Amino acid sequence: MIVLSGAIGAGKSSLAKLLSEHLGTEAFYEQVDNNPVLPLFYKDPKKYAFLLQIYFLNKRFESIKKAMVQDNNVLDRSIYEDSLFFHMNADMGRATPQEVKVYDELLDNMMQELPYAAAKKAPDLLVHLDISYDTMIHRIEKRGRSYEQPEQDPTLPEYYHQLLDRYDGWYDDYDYSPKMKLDGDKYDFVENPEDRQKVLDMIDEQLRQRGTLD
Ligand SMILES: Nc1ncnc2c1ncn2[C@@H]1O[C@H](COP(=O)(O)OP(=O)(O)OP(=O)(O)O)[C@@H](O)[C@H]1O
Ligand SMILES: Nc1nc(=O)c2ncn([C@H]3C[C@H](O)[C@@H](CO)O3)c2[nH]1
Repeated sequence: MIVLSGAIGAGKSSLAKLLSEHLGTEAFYEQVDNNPVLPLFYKDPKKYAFLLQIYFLNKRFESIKKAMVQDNNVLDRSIYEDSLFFHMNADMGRATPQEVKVYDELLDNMMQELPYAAAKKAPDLLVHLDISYDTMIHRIEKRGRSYEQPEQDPTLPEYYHQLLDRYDGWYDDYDYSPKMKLDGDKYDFVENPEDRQKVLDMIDEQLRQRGTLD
C-alpha cells in the first residue's frame, strides 16, 4: 500500500489517480464532496470538529482495510494526518481534552485491530507532497470548494499557515514506513507530461528499492 500525504490542495487526489493508473492498482480517495460533515465543520468548527474527526477516522479505516489487500494500492491521505488535523484543532480550542482522549484511544485501538501481517503494520511507502502557502491558496482557489475559500472566512489563512507549519514537523518525525518528499510547487504533474513522468519515475525507483515493483 502506498500512502500519499500533504496539506489541503497538495495534489494527493490527482497523484493517487495518476499513480494507480500507472501501476495498474486501485486508488482510494478521501470522502470530501459527499461528506455531509465537512461544510458544517467549516461553518462552526467548535461544534463539529469532533464529529468530523470520527467521520474521517471511520472512512479512513474502511479505505485502509480495502487498500491493504494488494501491493501498491494507493491511499490519498494517511490516518496519521487525521490526527494532525484534530490535534491542531484541539489546540485551537475546537475540541475538549476529553474529546481528544477519546479520539486518541479509539485511534490506537482501531490501529491494533488492523489485520496486517506483522511486517505490514504500516504503508510500504509514504509519498509526501510538499507545497508552499502560495501554492496551497492558488490550488484551493483553482479547485473552488466554497467552504475552503479564504474570503468566506478571515480566519482561514491563519488556519492554513498553521497547518503547513505542523506538516513540516510531522513529515520530519514520521517513521512508520519508508518515506519520500516531492516538491509540489515544482512538479506540475497535472498539466505537464514531462513533470508527470519525472514524478512517476521517482516513485517507481523507491518502490523498486522496497521490492514492491519489478
Ligand atoms: N502538481 C500540481 N500542479 C498543478 N496543479 C495541481 C497539482 N496538484 C494538484 N493540482 C490542482 O490543484 C487542485 C487540488 O488538487 P487535489 O484535489 O489533487 O489536492 P488534494 O491534495 O487531494 O487536496 P485535499 O487534501 O483538499 O483533498 C486541483 O485543481 C488540481 O488539479
Ligand atoms: N478538521 C479536519 N480533520 C481532518 O482529519 C481532515 N481531513 C481532511 N480535512 C479537510 C481538509 C480539506 O478541507 C478537506 C479535504 O482534505 O477535508 C480535515 N479536516
